[in-house]
Parts: sequence; C-alpha cells; structure tokens
Amino acid sequence: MEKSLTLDWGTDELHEECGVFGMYDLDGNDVASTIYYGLFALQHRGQESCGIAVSDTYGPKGVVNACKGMGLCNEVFTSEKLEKLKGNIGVGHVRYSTAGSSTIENTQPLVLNYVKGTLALAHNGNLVNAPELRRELAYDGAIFQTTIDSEVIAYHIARERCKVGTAEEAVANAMKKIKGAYSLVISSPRKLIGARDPQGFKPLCIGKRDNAYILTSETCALDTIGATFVRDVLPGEIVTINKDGIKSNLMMHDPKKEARCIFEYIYFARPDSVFDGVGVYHSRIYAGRCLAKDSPVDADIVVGVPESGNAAALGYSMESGIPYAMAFVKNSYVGRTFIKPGQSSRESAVRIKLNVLKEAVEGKRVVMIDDSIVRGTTSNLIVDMLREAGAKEVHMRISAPPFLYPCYFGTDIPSSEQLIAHKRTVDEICKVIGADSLAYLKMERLSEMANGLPICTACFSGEYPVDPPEEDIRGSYEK
Ligand SMILES: O=P(O)(O)OC[C@H]1O[C@H](OP(=O)(O)OP(=O)(O)O)[C@H](O)[C@@H]1O
Ligand SMILES: NC(=O)CC[C@H](N)C(=O)O
Ligand SMILES: [Mg+2]
Repeated sequence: MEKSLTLDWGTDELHEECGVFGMYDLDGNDVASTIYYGLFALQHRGQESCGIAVSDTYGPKGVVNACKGMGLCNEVFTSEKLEKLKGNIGVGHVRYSTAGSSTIENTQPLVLNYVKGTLALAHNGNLVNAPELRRELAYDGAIFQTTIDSEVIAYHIARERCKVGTAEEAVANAMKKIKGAYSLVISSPRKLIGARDPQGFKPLCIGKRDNAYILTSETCALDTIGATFVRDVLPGEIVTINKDGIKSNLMMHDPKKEARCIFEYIYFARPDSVFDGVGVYHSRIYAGRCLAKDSPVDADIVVGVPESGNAAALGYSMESGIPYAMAFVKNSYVGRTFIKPGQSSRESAVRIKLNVLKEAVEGKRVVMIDDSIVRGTTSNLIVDMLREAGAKEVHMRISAPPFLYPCYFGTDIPSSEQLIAHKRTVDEICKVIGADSLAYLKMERLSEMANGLPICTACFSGEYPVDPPEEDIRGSYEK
C-alpha cells in the first residue's frame, strides 16, 4: 500500500500528567518510604522529575526535609536519602511539566516558609489564569523562585493565611482566585489538606492504612502500599486531615460545574485505578466493545498497542468474538515518552519500545487497537511493522475520537498543525498511516465510557468547561 507521508512531525513530547501523594501518620511513624512507593505507582503520570517533602508534627514547626531531583523515582531516591527524610507528615510529586520548563527549580513539592511556618504543596493540573495572577503578585512585590503555575497557588495560600485563622480557609480563599485544573495535596505543617477544582478535572482520592491517612491521584497507589480506599475528594471539595480525622469543606462544590478529564479514562491513568466510582479498566473495555459494535471488520485476531491500547483491544475481542492476541512485546525498561528528540529519534523510540511477534501475526488479518493517535508517529510505524511481519491486513481502531483541539487543563497536546487529525478526514489519516481501514470512537460514547459522569471532552469537541486562557500559559513568563 502506498503511503502519503506529508506530516509535519513534531519534536515535543506527548502527553502525560503529574501524580501527587500525601500521607499523615497519626501514630508518628516516618512516611517518606511509603510516599516513595506511592510515587512509584504513579510514575506513569510523570517522568521528568520527582520529590518528597516531610516534616514531623511532634517536632518544631517550620522544619521541612525535602529531596527533589530530575528523573524517575528510582533515579532520584536512594534508601540513604529516604532514611534521612524524617517526619510523619509529607507530600510527594512526580512531574510532567505543563507550565514552566522541566528544570530542577520547577520540581515539586514546592516548599514555602511563611508566616505560619512551612507549607509543602504538590499540584496536578494546569491553571488557565496563572500569568495574570502571577503578574498581579509580582507588581505587589512577590519574588518567584520557579516559573510554574503551582507557585502562584502556593503564594496565594500563603498570603491568605495571613488574613484568616486556618490553612484550609486560606486554601478556600485561594480557590476563589485560581481557575483551571488542580488537584492539590498540601502539608501545613500539622495538617494534610487536599483540594480538587470545581470541575474535578483531575482525580484525587483518600485512603487509610492503620492510623495513617493518604491523599493521592490514583487508587493504584493505595493498593501498592496496602491502604484501603476511603473515598474520592469531590470536585470543589477541600478535605483536612488532622489528629481528629477528616473534615470537609464543600464551599466550591457545585455538581453543575463538574467536567472530569475523559482522557484520564482513555489514556493517563493506570487501568487498575478507579475514579469517582468508575473503573478505568471498565471504561476502556467498554470503549473497545463500542468500537466492535460501531465499526466492525472481518479479521483473524485483535491486538492492542501496549500499554494503554490493551484493555480496549480486549473489549473489542469480547464483543466481536475475534480472538485476542499479543502482537507486540514491549520492552519493560522503556517509559511512556522516554526521549524528547526530533522525529527520526521518535521513530526509533517506537521500535525500541515495541517489537512485533512475527509468529502471531504472519498471514493474519489484524484489528489493531490503540487509545489515541496524536501525531501518528506510533501508528505509522507499527502498521509498517505488522506488514513487514507478514500481516495480510491491518485495520486500525482508536478508542477515542480524533484529537482536534488544544487542552489547557493539563494534557500537553501539540499545536494543531502537528495533530494528524488536523484538517484531515478519517480516510486521509488512514492513508497517512497506511492502514487498510481506520475508525475512531464516536463522540457520544465518551459519556457512556464514564458511566454518565459529567466529563470534559474539549480536546475532541472544542467545548471548554472553563474559558481558555487569553495568553500563552506554557512558559509565558520564561521569555
Ligand atoms: O500518535 P502518536 O504521537 O505516536 O501518539 C499516540 C501514542 O502515544 C501514546 O502511547 P505512549 O507511548 O505515550 O504510552 P503507553 O505505553 O502508555 O501507551 C498513545 O497510547 C498512543 O499509542
Ligand atoms: N502535569 C501537571 O499536573 C503539571 C503541574 C504543574 N502545572 C507543573 O507544571 O508542574
Ligand atoms: Mg500508546
């Protein structure tokens, strides 16, 4: 089959997220090593940098021990370093940058010394009004140490804390000013506070293990450390955990505003996580079933593109009765988007990551399921790889609609020109990637995937639940 290779291949990374993990052990045990394992379970959400900041609620106020660095958790932390992080309350973060570059200064958690002691903050999400707020603060004498939106949040909380009686009231006041996506975990300094934006863009849940409470992005992190799931933090809710247990403030909670990021279910999250009552695995299986119903094709095997295409492929197989097979072996030592160079390296990155199981596909008509096509790098290459391995036909099915619009809430989608679906019909995209047929998930299936929960579909529909920013939010103050 002749391919039309007219793509403007990009050089940016793909899309990931950040992960947050906070823990307060009311019995006074050290929490750093548990936070480390929690972050390890969240590594898929961010691979650029990570950090842990802990303090001791029995010790003097204002002392925070922190360790942060560039790279993966097992590159940044050693057992010696974790051993030195003494304290029974703390927060941790794995970062994929959305605002502000990927530098050591911009690593999280952010640690601030302020009027009431110290505050450590970990943020997942992206604010849409950070540049304005930052300017206002700067004209008021604020000095920033990072270029990330998260510092604007920390600054606002610190300022508000001078005016009100408690840290959670300060968080509530800051939430009236900040707009966009944020799931926050804050230790301040004898409480652990969690907050989720009114849309609930990003997940945040509460767990418990013995006499310790946990606030984290995904339930898979709770399973990893042997904690039980207590509940999700509601969109617009602030929860405070102190020695008396959990307290809730629902001031910003408004069910009409809810708009969870559907891409968490499609791609970001681990399939063994459950958000707001909907299992990620369940929603991916459902999407696969829908593809089989809506866009059937005669074939011998159904295969998933590891990692995140696998569950939808299983769903397609269940619905269609076509056997599920393993066509790719993924090198387990390769991360999601582990290199950031130009297109030629990206292509070899796919080959390093995925290899075809020739004996599984030779002579077969293959339905191949992936969760998304962004630039088309992956699909383009693996369609070729399947054909080289002897596949007779390759039918591509995508468990999401085409990516068409920028996301301002944390999904780092490249500019429109780099999106394969930009100004192309499905047939044209099919031709570019060289498949025999191509079909995407229908828009109306998205809400079904999330069991009817209110969702944000802006990257597919262009309908933004919060107004997009008026100026460049990525690195606008770094120029
Ligand atoms: O069209 P492209 O620009 O190539 O991007 C799309 C691919 O990128 C993602 O996988 P990724 O490698 O990030 O992670 P995964 O292993 O979790 O699927 C996604 O699941 C697609 O496979
Ligand atoms: N991916 C994220 O959630 C990023 C959090 C924050 N905006 C940062 O740039 O660090
Ligand atoms: Mg993938």
